[in-house]
Amino acid sequence: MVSVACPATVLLCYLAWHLPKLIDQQQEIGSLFPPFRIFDGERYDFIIVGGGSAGCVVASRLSEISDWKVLLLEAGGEEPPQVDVPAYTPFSWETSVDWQFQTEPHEGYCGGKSCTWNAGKVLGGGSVLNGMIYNRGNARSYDAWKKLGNDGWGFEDVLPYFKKSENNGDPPIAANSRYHAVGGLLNVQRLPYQDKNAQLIVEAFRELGYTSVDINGGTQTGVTLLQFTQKDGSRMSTNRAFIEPFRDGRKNLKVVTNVRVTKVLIDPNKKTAYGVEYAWEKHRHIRGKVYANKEVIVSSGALKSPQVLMLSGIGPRSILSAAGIDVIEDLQVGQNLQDHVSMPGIVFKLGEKQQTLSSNQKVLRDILEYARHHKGPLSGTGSLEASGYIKSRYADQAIDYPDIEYTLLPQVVINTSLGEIRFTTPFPEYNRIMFKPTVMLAKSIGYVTVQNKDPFLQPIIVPNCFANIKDLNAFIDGCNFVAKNLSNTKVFKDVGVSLDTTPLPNCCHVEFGTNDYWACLARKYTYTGFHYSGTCKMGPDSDLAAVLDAQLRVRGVQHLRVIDASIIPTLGNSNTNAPVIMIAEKASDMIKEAWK
Ligand SMILES: Cc1cc2nc3c(=O)[nH]c(=O)nc-3n(C[C@H](O)[C@H](O)[C@H](O)COP(=O)(O)OP(=O)(O)OC[C@H]3O[C@@H](n4cnc5c(N)ncnc54)[C@H](O)[C@@H]3O)c2cc1C
Repeated sequence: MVSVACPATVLLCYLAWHLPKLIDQQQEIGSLFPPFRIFDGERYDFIIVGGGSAGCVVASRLSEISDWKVLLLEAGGEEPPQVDVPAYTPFSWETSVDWQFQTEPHEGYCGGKSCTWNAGKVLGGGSVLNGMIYNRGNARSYDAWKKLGNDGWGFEDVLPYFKKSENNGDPPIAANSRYHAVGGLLNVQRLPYQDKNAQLIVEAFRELGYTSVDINGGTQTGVTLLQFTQKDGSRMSTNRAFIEPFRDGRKNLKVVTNVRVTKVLIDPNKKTAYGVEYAWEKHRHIRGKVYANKEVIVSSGALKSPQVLMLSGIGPRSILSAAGIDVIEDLQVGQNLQDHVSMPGIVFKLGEKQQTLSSNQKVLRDILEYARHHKGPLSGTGSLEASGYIKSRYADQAIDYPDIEYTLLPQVVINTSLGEIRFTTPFPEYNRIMFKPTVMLAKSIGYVTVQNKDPFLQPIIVPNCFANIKDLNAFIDGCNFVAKNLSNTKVFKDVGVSLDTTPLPNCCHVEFGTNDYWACLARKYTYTGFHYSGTCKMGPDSDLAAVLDAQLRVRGVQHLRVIDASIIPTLGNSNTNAPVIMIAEKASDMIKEAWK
């Protein structure tokens, strides 16, 4: 099958087959050994549940105080080395470092079936699986949080925390010191290898009047060559940036992987958290309890933090009672689920000269070049490097607040005697580009809840995509911009970049390129933006749906905070890794202030 599909690129096919398997094998071996580093009954000052984008930052910052004993517990394994390679990003998806959550089927989206929602189950969490795009979002998104009554969360309040982490490696961008900084733990930089089509895409947007912008600077609407969370051609997850440099040196920081927290221990009378129950991920009967002198911090991500809270007795009374869980605090945990929604259906065919698929010899040379110097195509992400931010006609045209982001995913389609075969290759190897219009100010709200009190069952996820028709309208507009404007640019036409007008199978009953066709794609081929958030939102006392206060403390319960994407009250117009890191930086300072 492999040799039928791509005789000239056997090595690419081999990588696509081999790398995910290698990741699975490594995780399996890593999980065999019991967590010798943790013992039932131990005491710490802070226990952090989940070593993802947020949890790694919080553990790192709190352990700066040498008197504080900090424990970070992560359900997944150690970060595998393959994920360091930017080009290999897609090979970690749907492996054992991915929770592979399944949404509830709904006729309004995902073609009536479940969609897979990928999320990191590994030290570093989402920052290990993600596309590494560094995007903070618009100042208005944070000002909206403040306007809701979350004091201290306006853009001017949070900007110093973005800068605190940042080590910006591109001097022309770093020079704008109002927005950027150097010297932080997180390297943010353009990729060493520039994809030839990324520049072409920038030119196409420019032909339509969009200027090149630094999306993390003063203006967001426009086109850009993105900055990524990487250093010298190697991914920089929050594990690599915030934990690895200190893991051996700090005696007060303990990081334990392959251990799942099954419950936060809360005194029901005093309503105070005092520890957690855990189970070994591989042999679940091996369980224990560890205790926190100061606080328990839940950083399990927007799809798992609600589950951890609910299993501990914090959540909507009706749901907990139905699941047989004793209620400690009746809060709207799990509601307010938000995401950016998209679809993978607008594809451009590339002329011969624009295709980047390599021969076996070239693939081998690229591997060697990366191994020796961390340079060459494997240090890149192909067309993903470019991105456009536009205002659909439903956005406020008077202000700079784009509501559509284009993610430009490389694709490989090979024609064989058996028909078209699509497969995943390293990002910089492709012969098509998928323009994925993502609705960045989506209004539809879903929810996440527990199946029952078993901590090993996946949560129930109901995204309610396109429940608000405004999201569908913005999406259709985003599609029309690509199909009608971008596809007609001289820049694209000159080099033979043309729209693939073959309708996708489930929408071939509708005329290609019409609004009805785009709507059909949206509903049949719904695709997550991977930006799950909002499920333990912060809010003022007057907001009865708020789970946390603006200090991220769980309402009505002492010594318990949530710090991750779930605290977001309204999802802004950016990817979420940078905002989550900012949230963790700010929250760490809040904790230091509270216990000084
Ligand atoms: C495929 C993909 C691509 C993405 N691309 C981008 C991008 O290019 N740019 C961007 O900005 N954002 C991107 N994102 C989104 C971004 O990475 C996430 O929003 C971010 O990582 C979320 O951080 P978090 O700390 O809230 O949760 P996570 O990083 O998911 O961390 C939660 C951690 O808690 C652990 N955990 C869960 N339950 C338990 C438990 N009971 N006990 C112990 N541990 C537990 C999990 O295993 C996980 O490691 C992407 C996400 C994905 C999945």
